[in-house]
Amino acid sequence: MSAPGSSAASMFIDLEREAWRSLRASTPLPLASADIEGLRGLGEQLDLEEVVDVYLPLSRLLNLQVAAAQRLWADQQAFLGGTARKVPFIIAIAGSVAVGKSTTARILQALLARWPDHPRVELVTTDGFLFPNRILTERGLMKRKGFPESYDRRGLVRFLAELKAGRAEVTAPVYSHLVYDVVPDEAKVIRQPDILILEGLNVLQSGPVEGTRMPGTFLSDFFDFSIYVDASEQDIRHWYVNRFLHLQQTAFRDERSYFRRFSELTHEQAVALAESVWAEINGPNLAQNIAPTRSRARLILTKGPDHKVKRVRLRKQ
Ligand SMILES: Nc1ncnc2c1ncn2[C@@H]1O[C@H](COP(=O)(O)OP(=O)(O)O)[C@@H](O)[C@H]1O
Ligand SMILES: CC(C)(COP(=O)(O)O)[C@@H](O)C(=O)NCCC(=O)O
Repeated sequence: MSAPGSSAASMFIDLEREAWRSLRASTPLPLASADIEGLRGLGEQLDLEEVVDVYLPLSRLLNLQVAAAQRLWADQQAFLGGTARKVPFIIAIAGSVAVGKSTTARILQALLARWPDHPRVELVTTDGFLFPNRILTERGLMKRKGFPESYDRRGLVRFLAELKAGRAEVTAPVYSHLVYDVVPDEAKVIRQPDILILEGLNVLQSGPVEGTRMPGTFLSDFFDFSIYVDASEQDIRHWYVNRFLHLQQTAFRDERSYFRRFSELTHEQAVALAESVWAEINGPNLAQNIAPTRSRARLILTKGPDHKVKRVRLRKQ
């Protein structure tokens, strides 16, 4: 696959950080100090300058896209003489485990909701659509969590199709990182938000999802916009190991944690374990299944070792 920015360069507008950052000046929504305090709650390590310089212009670009899609939808309804319900604008966020998809999704959710039209923004992660551990065990897939075959892709297509059909209420299954399994009796209820952000490793995967009433359907058929969060594998691995070490000191100590047995490991043992999970599962999944989908995204955010975005590439069409 040719990397965007090289032979596929003509498909993308390529902006270095400084050029992207300068767009902030033409972003009409200033963040008040109260807003900034609100965002601080999103994560200890969140650099607020980064939010203002990088994610605020991005939220403006998305806000423009949503408004244009809503206008087009209304015009089309008028043309057809109907009054069909508004359907959610779907933004997909793809990228490796630990690259920062959830953080990006939460920042964008908070920023998008601050635009004057105050859209209702819902967040769904694809981990709820992983098969439960019972099925993964039966199929020998417990060490393949996150690989395409570990997901109920039909369920995911059904969920997106229902949303885009304008259903009043759609439910998504919920995954617990604590118990490392899908939670049997829990579901997230989605009631016609203006925007839905769908975040997951494999959202840009190609290949039709068979066995649905819509053979030949790709997940991406339902997306209005998509973002790939990119970084070097070395940096992502480092973030993964750091997050693992942090969890080992916190969530793993919870008696309900699937990983409770790891909470007593020494620092060196914990690093070695995280490195081996990376080498056996998340690294190969990134190389084989996730990175090859990058140039399918409408926008690529490339981060440096400090999580700061150093480059933004936007598809021309
Ligand atoms: N913009 C950011 N600034 C600082 N730290 C970040 C940022 N994005 C992610 N992180 C950190 O990197 C790690 C992985 O991020 P996360 O959003 O959980 O990734 P993913 O959802 O892709 O698995 C977490 O420890 C998170 O706190
Ligand atoms: C749950 C995940 C597959 C991510 O799912 P996503 O929401 O991206 O679909 C991943 O975070 C995971 O748990 N991978 C298994 C290997 C590991 O424990 O890191």
